[in-house]
Amino acid sequence: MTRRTLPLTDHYDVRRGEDGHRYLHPLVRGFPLLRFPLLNKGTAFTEAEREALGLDGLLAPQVDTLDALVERQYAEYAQITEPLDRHVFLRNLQDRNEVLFYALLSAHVEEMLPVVYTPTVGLAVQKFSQIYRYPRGLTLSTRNIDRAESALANVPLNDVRIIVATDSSAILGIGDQGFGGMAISIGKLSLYTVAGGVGPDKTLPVELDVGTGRADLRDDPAYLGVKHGRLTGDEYLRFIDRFVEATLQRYPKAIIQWEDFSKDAAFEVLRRYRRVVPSFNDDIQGTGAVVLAGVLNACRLKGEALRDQVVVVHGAGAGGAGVALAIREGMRREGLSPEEIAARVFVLDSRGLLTDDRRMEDYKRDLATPKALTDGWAGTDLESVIREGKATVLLGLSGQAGIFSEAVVRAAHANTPRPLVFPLSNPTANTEALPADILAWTDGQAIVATGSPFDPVTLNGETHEIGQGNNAFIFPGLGFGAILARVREVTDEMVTAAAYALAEYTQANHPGRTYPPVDELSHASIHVAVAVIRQALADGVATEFTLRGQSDAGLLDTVKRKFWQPKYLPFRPRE
Ligand SMILES: NC(=O)c1ccc[n+]([C@@H]2O[C@H](COP(=O)([O-])OP(=O)(O)OC[C@H]3O[C@@H](n4cnc5c(N)ncnc54)[C@H](O)[C@@H]3O)[C@@H](O)[C@H]2O)c1
Ligand SMILES: O=C(O)C[C@H](O)C(=O)O
Ligand SMILES: [Mn+2]
Repeated sequence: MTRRTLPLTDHYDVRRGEDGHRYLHPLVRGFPLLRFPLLNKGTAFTEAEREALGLDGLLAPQVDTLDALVERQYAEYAQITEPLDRHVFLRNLQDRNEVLFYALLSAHVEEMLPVVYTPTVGLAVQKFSQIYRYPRGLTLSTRNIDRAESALANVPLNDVRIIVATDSSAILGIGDQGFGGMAISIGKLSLYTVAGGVGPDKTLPVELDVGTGRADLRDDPAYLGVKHGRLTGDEYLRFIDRFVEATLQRYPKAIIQWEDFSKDAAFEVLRRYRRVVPSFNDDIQGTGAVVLAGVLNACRLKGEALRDQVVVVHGAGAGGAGVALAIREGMRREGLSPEEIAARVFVLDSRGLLTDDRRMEDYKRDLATPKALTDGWAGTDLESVIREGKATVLLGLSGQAGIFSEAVVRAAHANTPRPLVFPLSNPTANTEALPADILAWTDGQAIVATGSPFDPVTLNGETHEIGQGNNAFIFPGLGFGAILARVREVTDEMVTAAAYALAEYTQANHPGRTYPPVDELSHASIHVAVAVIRQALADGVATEFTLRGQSDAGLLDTVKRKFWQPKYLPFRPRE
């Protein structure tokens, strides 16, 4: 078979006309054209297109512009009050008319992000079987994993560059969600397009349905996933191997973002495949980078350095361990020795402080505190660790709602006039503390950032913006940069470069904040993407040679030029 380079999907290609403009040439015509979300323009098909493409008589007489359609959809959206209903509305639009969905989302990022993404996506995951309408993405399950190649061949996209894949074992802070985790892959990829500039035809959400440990789901007749327990051990890895092999064959240019794999699996999968297929784990690496960026900025706001802080990370799963590793790396870059770092970063799991005399999973070992350091401490529970270790920074990644109690926060405040308190667990119901409470308990002195969005808090006449420390500020730019550089591998240094780039962007544009406002997600991502490309070139993993030797301004220009914009292309029938 000869390789076609031009066609983007089996259903259309995009070519430049003699006038230099880009035209979309659909393979299908007539009614089916209105059923392909990537192609459908609804009433924005012009009279000439309607006649040429067999659509005459199938659409309302009015011919609309994209802007007019966006306004009409927004007016409808605004009538809906329930967040989950809003989510369903937007998902239905996405499955009907993808350009319109992205145009609407781009115009209302700050308002709609919490609906397509955290926190409402958590609800969408839980209700996925109930709200399921159209299929989207690729589902591999124990039913079809032996036919992974032919299943992938059925995906109607020929040039996928970014895949978000989950096994749904640890969705946000809500645990095993079985097939419903697909909603997370879909939501993350919406951000790749709206904030990371990756065209929707280049994205593929994947659900790896290896079963679920939840009997309530398996017993629910409405549940759409496979109804047996989770694969484990070798069987599990063989399943993921089959997915990776088939993906490499069909999409040799794709990068995989591993999402919401629970702790041990998250580390094992990342280690096993990161050199086989360019890939990264969003919860370990994306979260590590976004939290490092926010902590660096918050330190600057205090007039201190990261190396001056004592950090407590509460939660030692994928997120917590990733954050601890990133903070340690930040301290190393500020000149601290491994021994000094060990006395400044304390990590707790559900059994308390990780100390090196304890039994624990392998991946936690590097994060354990030397037992000798805790000799004479009153205890190794959260509050004791804060007191005895003199913590100035509290990072919550345990999914345990309310665990940053008044006593806990006050204990940190006793160590420093301005503690950093980041309850980072998602969705909102799982947050370790409410920003308003943290600020009240610390007389407005704490620097607060959260994983899910929160309204600003006004206390004693002063308004505090609550930064959103969510990996959404990292993964779109990290993935986009990796795609543009055509990397062989996503290195740890690329991830760290993303963290510093985000910190730098915030400092330059919002010197008083820990994170940029969410409506600047795409600007921040562009900045991150440039830094990621630069690092990929430095690490020798970039195979896109045209980027070599480019200045930062040149790279910025390239990233901006490649950034996908939601626009309807004019259609031309095939000759
Ligand atoms: N803000 C972000 O960008 C971001 C990114 C990733 C994860 N998170 C959040 O972090 C939380 C954990 O996610 P994960 O992917 O690491 O899950 P995970 O399943 O890998 O790990 C959860 C961990 O929580 C810890 N834990 C549970 N109960 C605890 C307790 N009572 N005390 C101390 N620790 C306890 C355990 O150590 C466990 O390993 C979730 O709520 C998730 O939404 C936030
Ligand atoms: O999905 C999010 O909002 C962030 C993160 O990946 C999480 O698992 O909580
Ligand atoms: Mn996640």
